[in-house]
Amino acid sequence: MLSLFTTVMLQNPKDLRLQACLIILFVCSLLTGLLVAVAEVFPGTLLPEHLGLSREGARMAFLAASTVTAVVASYVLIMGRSLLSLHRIQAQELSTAEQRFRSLFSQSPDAVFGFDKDGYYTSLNPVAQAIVGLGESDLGVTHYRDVLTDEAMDEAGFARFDKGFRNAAAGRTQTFEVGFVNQHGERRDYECAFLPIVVDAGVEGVFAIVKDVTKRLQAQENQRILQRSLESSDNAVVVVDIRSTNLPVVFVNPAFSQMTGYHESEVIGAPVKLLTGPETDAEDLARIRQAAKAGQPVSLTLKSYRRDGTPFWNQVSLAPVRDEQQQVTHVAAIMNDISEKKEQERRLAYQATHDVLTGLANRALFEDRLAHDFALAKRHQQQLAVLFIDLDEFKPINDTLGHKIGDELLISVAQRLTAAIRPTDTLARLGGDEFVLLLPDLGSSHEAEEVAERILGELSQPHLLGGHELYISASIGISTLCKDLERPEKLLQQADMAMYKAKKQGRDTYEIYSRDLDKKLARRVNLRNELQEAMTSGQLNLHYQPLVDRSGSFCGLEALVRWNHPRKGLIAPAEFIPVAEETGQIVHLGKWVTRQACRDAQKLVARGMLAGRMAVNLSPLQFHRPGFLSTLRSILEETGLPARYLELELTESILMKDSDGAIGILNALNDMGIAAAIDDFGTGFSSFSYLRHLPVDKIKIDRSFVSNVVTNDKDAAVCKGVITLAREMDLTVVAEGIENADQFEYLRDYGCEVFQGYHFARPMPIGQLLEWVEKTAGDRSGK
Ligand SMILES: Nc1nc2c(ncn2[C@@H]2O[C@H](COP(=O)(O)O[C@H]3[C@@H](O)[C@H](n4cnc5c(=O)[nH]c(N)nc54)O[C@@H]3COP(=O)(O)O)[C@@H](O)[C@H]2O)c(=O)[nH]1
Repeated sequence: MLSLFTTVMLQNPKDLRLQACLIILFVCSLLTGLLVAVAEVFPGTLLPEHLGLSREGARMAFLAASTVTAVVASYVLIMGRSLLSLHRIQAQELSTAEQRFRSLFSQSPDAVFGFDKDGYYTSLNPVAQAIVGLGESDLGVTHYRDVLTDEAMDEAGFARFDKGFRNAAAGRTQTFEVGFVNQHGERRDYECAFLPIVVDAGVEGVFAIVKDVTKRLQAQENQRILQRSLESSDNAVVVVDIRSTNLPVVFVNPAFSQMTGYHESEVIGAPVKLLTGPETDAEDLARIRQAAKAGQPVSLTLKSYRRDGTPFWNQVSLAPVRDEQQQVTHVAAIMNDISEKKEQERRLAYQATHDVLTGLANRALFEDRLAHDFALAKRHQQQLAVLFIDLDEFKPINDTLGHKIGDELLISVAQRLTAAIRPTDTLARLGGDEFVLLLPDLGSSHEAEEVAERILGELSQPHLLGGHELYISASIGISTLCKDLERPEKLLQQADMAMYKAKKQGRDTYEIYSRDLDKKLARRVNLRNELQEAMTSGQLNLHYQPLVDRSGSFCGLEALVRWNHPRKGLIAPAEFIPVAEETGQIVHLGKWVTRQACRDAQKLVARGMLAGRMAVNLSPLQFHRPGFLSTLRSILEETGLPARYLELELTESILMKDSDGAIGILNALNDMGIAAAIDDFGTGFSSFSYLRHLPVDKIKIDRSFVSNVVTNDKDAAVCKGVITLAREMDLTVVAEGIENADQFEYLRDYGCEVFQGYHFARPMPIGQLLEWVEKTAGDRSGK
């Protein structure tokens, strides 16, 4: 019992009530024990009478006292034992709590600093030690001021720390963020919570829980930068959550609102499909869905819709956004309204495929459609036709009434042609007054003829333009698909050939392509290649035809080119000159003729044998070519022929084209001393009025009038008229194609001054010419 008392007393030194209780009990039990002992050892000494009790009462009292003592002793014993075990439990709990607290302190991922009220470190957990580099030895001796030096923390940071500490020490919890350069020299950001350490209602120190928030702040900073960038971006950005089936929008930037008209509050949470509409390509949407599913980026242009329902071309780049488990959770889309660019592209594409004046397809588009319809017709064994439509006499209208009326006429023609065809047909303008029509899926080739007739009928109706009532016609060439035709462009060539035939047949008609035409074309193509070789291998030479005056004396020469083909023999210029003109070879050929003619003329001059001038024929392409005059100058210089011996023969068509430009060139020729003559006069659209503006010296009456002058009154009238006109205008008039004496005398009687024709001499090589000149000069002088 004593030992129990001692243990309880020692283990609860501070529990005064327990101790007092125990002492009273101890004393009571001692007294009881003493009484029992006295009564036993000295029987009779302690008599009940002494206590005023009867013997039975005393026995009862004794028994009661003994019982009470025993009960109390048992109780005390039990209580003591309980208290002892309670004490053990409490001690155990205290130890556990302290360990828990220790764990919290030492295992905390955040730094925990303990300070006394003055700011000296009292405890540091491992994280705290790692930050400031302090240890056990610093506790109680190192102040936070020693650690938070100017190098480690800026002034504002320190002020926040210091204030926070003082407030916490005054019992107020504080939180703030501060930057600090740790013991490794790294500047980190920390979030500090200062908590007063309150013991028995008094603050005895401060705990600081310090969390490294560098990464979080960095992430916040990045987020802020990103947010700002997105806000200030010109590109619309929209982010969609793809985890929800209705694909809600979770973010849009201001550019998105500007582009689509949707306010942020209207779209956040709304399904992204609100940007689509009836013309949004379903395939594009499927591509987007597929890419999002596969976590692939995708870029495409799709038709999207603004809030007001207007569509726009949206060039959109979509990128998947993944979470930390690499699962695609969102899709970020950068949108660009490229409607303007698309419109520009459309305009350019339109311009590249259409004729600006009439709005019809151009050659490129026609060829494209031709290739397409050709392949279809071949596959399905359908009939197909191409119509080549060339307006008759369009050029004179353009030249005389001006380009504005000419353009209006072309537009009117385009409208009439469009009205005469089916929507599935393709009508194109190739340029100038040339139109082509593609008729796919025909029942028979006769249908193409019906269309041609309808077109001729439509075009023949008067066109009322700018106060003029214009009547025009067209020549149409038709080609149709045949089995062995392999290339679609062949159809166009064939229709072109047939059109030429229609022209030759008197215009205002149509002609169907036949193989016979093809042969002619092949011959032309051949001729063209051979002519190229002829020019370089000396197959060309010049013949000269003399001109005579009224007395029959030699008074000039005309140079005429001849082609002596090694296999085909002599090829007439009427055959190859048009080919050379078509291909542009005439420029090279004309230069050669002029140079050779000047060279031979100079030989004649040197021998005193050239009477009058050497005339050289010019083609329109040569005359209007830049550098024409300088080429002439260099030929004269090279050959040494004085300019006064050279004459150029031009046709009326040369002078009609760009008459102002032609007059300028003629004046320049005049200044150089070179004469000009109008060849084939009367065959073109001779307007006598233009003649007075032309600085020409000579006109040559065309052979077609001369040949019948004796027998045909009308031809005679033309010849007379031209001779009179020439005389009035002080021009020399030449009658060409004189084949007999009657013609010569007839025209001489009308007053013609110069003559040319087989009657006097045929064109001949230079050697023969020299003989001819000598001979005629001898004949005249009577030798
Ligand atoms: N641009 C160039 N054109 C040229 C050149 N050389 C000739 N030509 C032109 O070719 C056409 C045909 O010429 P050609 O076959 O030489 O015929 C000329 C004469 O031979 C022919 N002529 C002359 N007199 C008579 C005759 O009495 N009867 C008859 N049936 N024919 C005759 O006339 C042609 C000359 O005509 P022209 O030039 O109009 O004076 C012809 O258009 C040539 O111009 C060349 O180098 N460049």
